[in-house]
Amino acid sequence: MSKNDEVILLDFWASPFAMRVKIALAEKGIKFEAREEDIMAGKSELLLNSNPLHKKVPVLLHYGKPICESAIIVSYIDEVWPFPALLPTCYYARAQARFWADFVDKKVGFHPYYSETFLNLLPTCYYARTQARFWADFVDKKLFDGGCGIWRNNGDALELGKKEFIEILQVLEGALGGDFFGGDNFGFVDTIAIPHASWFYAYEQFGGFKVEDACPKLSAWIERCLKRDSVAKSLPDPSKVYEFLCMFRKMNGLD
Ligand SMILES: N[C@@H](CCC(=O)N[C@@H](CS)C(=O)NCC(=O)O)C(=O)O
Repeated sequence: MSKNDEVILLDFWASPFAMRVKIALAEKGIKFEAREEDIMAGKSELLLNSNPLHKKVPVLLHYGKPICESAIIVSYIDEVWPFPALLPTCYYARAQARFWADFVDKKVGFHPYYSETFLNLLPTCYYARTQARFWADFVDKKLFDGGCGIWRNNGDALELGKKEFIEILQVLEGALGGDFFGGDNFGFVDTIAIPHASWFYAYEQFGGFKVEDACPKLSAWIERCLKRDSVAKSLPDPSKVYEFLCMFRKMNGLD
């Protein structure tokens, strides 16, 4: 890899958003340099210049250009390094359909009806892609903030936060398409959602509940994801996240 196409990730070890990028790069087998940022006490000039609007990690630098926002970065990675695909694609099925359309044209003779039919019926996964993006967006909008409702609260507010968080998890569980969100294969929604699971242990400790009891299917999905190399090496030890959040709670006078 030349200096030019170096892949650099501005990272923070406990950030579930940065974990998404690490998983996506690992799924594609792309080597990268992770640069740890001190997001609380001193962000680097590189981070501030690369993400001047939000000033947040993750930022991916590729060809020296910054890409911000984790879901956008994961989509970028999926486009630049298409194999294995994270978003559903039907390129093989489309190639097969074109082969048989060509066969009809050559053997049966050109017939507008056939050609038109094949063109219109070419399998596309555009719908499946929208569904994957819909659920990734749901995770983005609900899961992190839902967790904050637990670890940033005490008393009644914490109880309410726990109830709302479990409801979010149950909705998500209902969207599981099979072993993974995309069906049989680990894909885009899995990449976006699984990093948040590294914070679940902390939520369980603060909230006094078990994700497994409330959402056994989701819990089994977490276990399946953790068996993947890309996930196992990108997620931190949940007890470290717990300690980190305990420190945060103390700093904010919650404990
Ligand atoms: N929507 C952003 C969220 C990124 C984010 O919240 N990053 C946090 C770390 S988990 C951060 O950099 N916080 C620093 C700050 O808020 O100043 C994404 O998906 O990339």
